[in-house]
Amino acid sequence: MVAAPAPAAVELRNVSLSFVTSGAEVEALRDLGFAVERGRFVAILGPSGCGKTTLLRLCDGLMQPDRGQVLVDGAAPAPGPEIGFVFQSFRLIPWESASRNVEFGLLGTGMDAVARLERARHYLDLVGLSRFTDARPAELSGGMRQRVALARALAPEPRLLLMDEPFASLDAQSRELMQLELLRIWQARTPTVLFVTHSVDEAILLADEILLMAPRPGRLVERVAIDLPRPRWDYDVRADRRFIELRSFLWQRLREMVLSDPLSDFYQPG
Ligand SMILES: Nc1ncnc2c1ncn2[C@@H]1O[C@H](COP(=O)(O)OP(=O)(O)OP(=O)(O)O)[C@@H](O)[C@H]1O
Repeated sequence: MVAAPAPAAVELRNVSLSFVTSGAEVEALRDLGFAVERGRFVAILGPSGCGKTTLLRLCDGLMQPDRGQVLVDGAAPAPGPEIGFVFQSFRLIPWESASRNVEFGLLGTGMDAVARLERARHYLDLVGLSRFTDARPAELSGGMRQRVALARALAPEPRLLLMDEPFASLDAQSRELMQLELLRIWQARTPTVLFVTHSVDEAILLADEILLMAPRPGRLVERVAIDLPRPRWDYDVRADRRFIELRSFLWQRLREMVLSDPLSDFYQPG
């Protein structure tokens, strides 16, 4: 007997979702369909309002589609330790230490207090914060706070990591360091990652594949494979000829999308 193939890590089947606000309907997502294999790093790129955040919220089970199906490992997703979420705003508990913030992500895993502390320390160490386990968020820089948030999401060792513009509020230097750190951590454990970003460079640097989305209605317009060698931290990826080709292609596609959208600030008729 031939074993059934493993289900995709994430699969969306004809997913549509609208919001109604003040009587007006916004089609956040229309007929979205794609599958992501386990262990892949997928970036979701597209102009403001194309439904990137909504797509992530569907994948952690906090929202349901109006039509279609969302499957994570072959089943309807539910919030829990199997799915990690990292937000742009770090969402740390201000009065708790870095370690307690990470331990908080482990509640509901069945681990006892000693194991939780040990796991939290391990992940704080992994993101380079071993000397700051007792520091409160206010005592840490923006980059360090985002490291704590990353450690909190990673500590339960989720199979799926959802990241919503996690580095957007960091200064350019911290952002580049965090990107490389994320690549190292991902390559060591290879959880499946869906990573929302507005940055073409960030998407190319990190991902195996980019899902390019367009707004009004939010929809998938193209899947672009990123065929750059890994590991990407030990050479100057941005100087690679292929990186430059991909960037120019994606910029062109985004530019066309924004200039032809009558509701965008940059609309150019004709
Ligand atoms: N809770 C909500 N109520 C009403 N409309 C919403 C809600 N959430 C999202 N929308 C609308 O749905 C569309 C998609 O929103 P979403 O935040 O998913 O897009 P996005 O691509 O993540 O945008 P951005 O890049 O600006 O963060 C937008 O038009 C947005 O205004």
